[in-house]
Amino acid sequence: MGSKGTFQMPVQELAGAHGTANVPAQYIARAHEDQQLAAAVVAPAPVIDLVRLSKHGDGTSDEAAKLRKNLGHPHHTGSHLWGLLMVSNHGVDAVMDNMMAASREFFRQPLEEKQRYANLNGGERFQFEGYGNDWVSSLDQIRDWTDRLYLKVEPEDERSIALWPVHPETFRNALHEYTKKCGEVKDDLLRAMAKLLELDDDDYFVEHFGDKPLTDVRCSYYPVCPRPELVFGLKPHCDATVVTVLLVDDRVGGLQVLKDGVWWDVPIVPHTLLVIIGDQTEIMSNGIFKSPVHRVLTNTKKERLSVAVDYYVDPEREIKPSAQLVNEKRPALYSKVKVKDYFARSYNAFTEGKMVIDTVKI
Ligand SMILES: O=C(O)CCC(=O)C(=O)O
Ligand SMILES: [Fe+2]
Repeated sequence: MGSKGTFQMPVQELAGAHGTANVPAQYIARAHEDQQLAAAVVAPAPVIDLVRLSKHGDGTSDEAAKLRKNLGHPHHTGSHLWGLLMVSNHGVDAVMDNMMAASREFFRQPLEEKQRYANLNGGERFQFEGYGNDWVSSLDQIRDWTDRLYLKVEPEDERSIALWPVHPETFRNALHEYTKKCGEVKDDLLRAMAKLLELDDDDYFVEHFGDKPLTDVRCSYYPVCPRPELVFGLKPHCDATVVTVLLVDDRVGGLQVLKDGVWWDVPIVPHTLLVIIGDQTEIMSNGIFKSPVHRVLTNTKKERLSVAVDYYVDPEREIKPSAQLVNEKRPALYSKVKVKDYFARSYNAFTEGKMVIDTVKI
């Protein structure tokens, strides 16, 4: 991005330094925002066995039925669906543990070590990749109680390898192996989703990524926070991805999803991967699959980590609703958009707390 930024104290340092009842005003979510903290209920989202889904994903198996229930299908659409999946039997077990452990260790290091990978080039030019916080574009931007290590993973020849931590020593390899495995999970799921939509080609989504799809990873660290009732770990948003594959801390929750006007706690099911449907799938499926609004809460007792792998269509390509899902009864609900342009809008929308998908709705 290369925009001018200003150095912000990592939240991890703020949390350590304050250790009191106070948080800086920039982190306090607007007072009118109804955070509905007390009443959250655990989302009863079923776990899907990926091997069974891939083998018997013809629409008749139990796993396909669960997928339908979570995501919807051409004859059953609407906002009352989860838009996320918990996936087991994904074959990623060993590498997911390594990835989480390497990420945990990275954030445990002293600030000077982490700042070798800072996202403020020369101390002030902001770039997306690297360690740090979001770009602050306006004084009234509400900040999130999180620090992040953000890296491009694909195209492989565009990796900024100098920003891939050398400590812990396991980090680079863990990230490479983990994302390779996650890519297979993503493709298997997208094939099952194409089947569910009754598209002619099971590879519809997989092929849509194009020659140079973009994959990035965000390792997020959420320190303990003295005022969880006022401060978000991550404010409500939708992911601008095709799908996001999320590895959440199995020691502490915090992720919530909005459904039917209610915030639900996403349960922790150890060794599952959480897959969140992103805006690009919502657009390509002509709104049959929905990209859910989700957020992360903070807590006073335990730090939390997550590792998100974001899958995007090649930024030079355009996306639009699949012609097979557009008909008289269901006209196109989204206009065609170049992925690159969608990104630009998406970052602005996120910092303003708006939903970027609204900008392409017809
Ligand atoms: O930390 C989490 O559990 C969710 C993170 C998330 O929603 C994101 O990074 O887009
Ligand atoms: Fe997200």
